[in-house]
Amino acid sequence: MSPAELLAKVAQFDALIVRSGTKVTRGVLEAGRGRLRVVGRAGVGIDNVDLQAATEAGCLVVNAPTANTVAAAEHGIALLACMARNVSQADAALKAGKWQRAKYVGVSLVGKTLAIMGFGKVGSEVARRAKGLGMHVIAHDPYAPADKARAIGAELVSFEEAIAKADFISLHMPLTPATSKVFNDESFGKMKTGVRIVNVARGGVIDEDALVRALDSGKVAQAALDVFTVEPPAKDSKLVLHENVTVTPHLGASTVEAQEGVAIEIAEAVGGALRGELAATAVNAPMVPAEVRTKLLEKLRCR
Ligand SMILES: NC(=O)C1=CN([C@@H]2O[C@H](COP(=O)(O)OP(=O)(O)OC[C@H]3O[C@@H](n4cnc5c(N)ncnc54)[C@H](O)[C@@H]3O)[C@@H](O)[C@H]2O)C=CC1
Ligand SMILES: O=C(O)C(=O)COP(=O)(O)O
Repeated sequence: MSPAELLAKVAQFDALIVRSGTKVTRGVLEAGRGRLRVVGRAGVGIDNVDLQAATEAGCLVVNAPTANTVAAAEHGIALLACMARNVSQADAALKAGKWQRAKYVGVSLVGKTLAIMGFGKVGSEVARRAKGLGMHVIAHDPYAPADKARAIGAELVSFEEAIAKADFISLHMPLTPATSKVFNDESFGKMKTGVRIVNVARGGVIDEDALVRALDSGKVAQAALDVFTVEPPAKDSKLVLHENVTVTPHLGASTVEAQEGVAIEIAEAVGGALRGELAATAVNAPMVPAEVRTKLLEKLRCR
């Protein structure tokens, strides 16, 4: 549905299920007032849902936090390997009739230091796989327990230490006000010259203009990006068109297996929320005052 169609139709439904392409704005939530009770995000990141407006409109927001974890981690590893070996550039050149073996000499992953920024579900699965590739894995996450990292053979370090020591950096934190544009001119300046960056988290954690500058100067040798601040990015985006950048159109969760799992997970979560059973697991539950939550649950049970 286009945003206009969604606005026109949302009031006919008790629940709305979306992926990242649909923005559940204050306008959508207000248009749904009176009937809409649950917003289901068929995936992890809920940065496309206005949680405050949902809470004010009496809507629970639920997500599908686990079913696409491995798909996203596998895509991160795929981008890491493709980037290091110039797979997309060499593929495009060969299809254009150019056999350029010298131009596309790559770099090895084995023995290199990989910094995982955000050691949650996806980040820790990337770490496990990177250990299998012989990489030295460090991670930064202000909330992750050190023993969880140790069990995988990764060391938890500060933000500064992670970005300063890494040959490769893989981003796995959610987009929040605290993580918006944390990769910027200042942080790129503290990285090793020739660092390589993978982003399957959210485009907004990177200041994309600063990344173009860092790529142009050679500070960042390469980047592999699945996500962008604005999706789809502009056709003439300097970042997307940069010769040292590998891109995919937000495919991290797009496997047959992950989408089947996500569909089941979100159907269960939305069904549970509509029956008033899973309200405590709603993403915005902590924002709903206890007395409002009780009334909301009563309403949900009545429907
Ligand atoms: N490209 C794609 O298709 C996909 C993208 N994602 C993105 O990946 C993100 C992570 O997904 P999961 O691992 O499942 O979520 P998660 O919630 O399990 O992990 C996120 C981790 O980030 C950490 N974190 C929070 N603030 C941080 C900060 N300032 N610095 C470092 N770490 C911080 C949290 O403590 C948590 O451990 C999602 O929020 C979503 O944006 C997830 C799935 C697919
Ligand atoms: O689960 C996530 O956070 C994702 O980014 C996946 O997004 P999608 O459902 O593929 O639009």
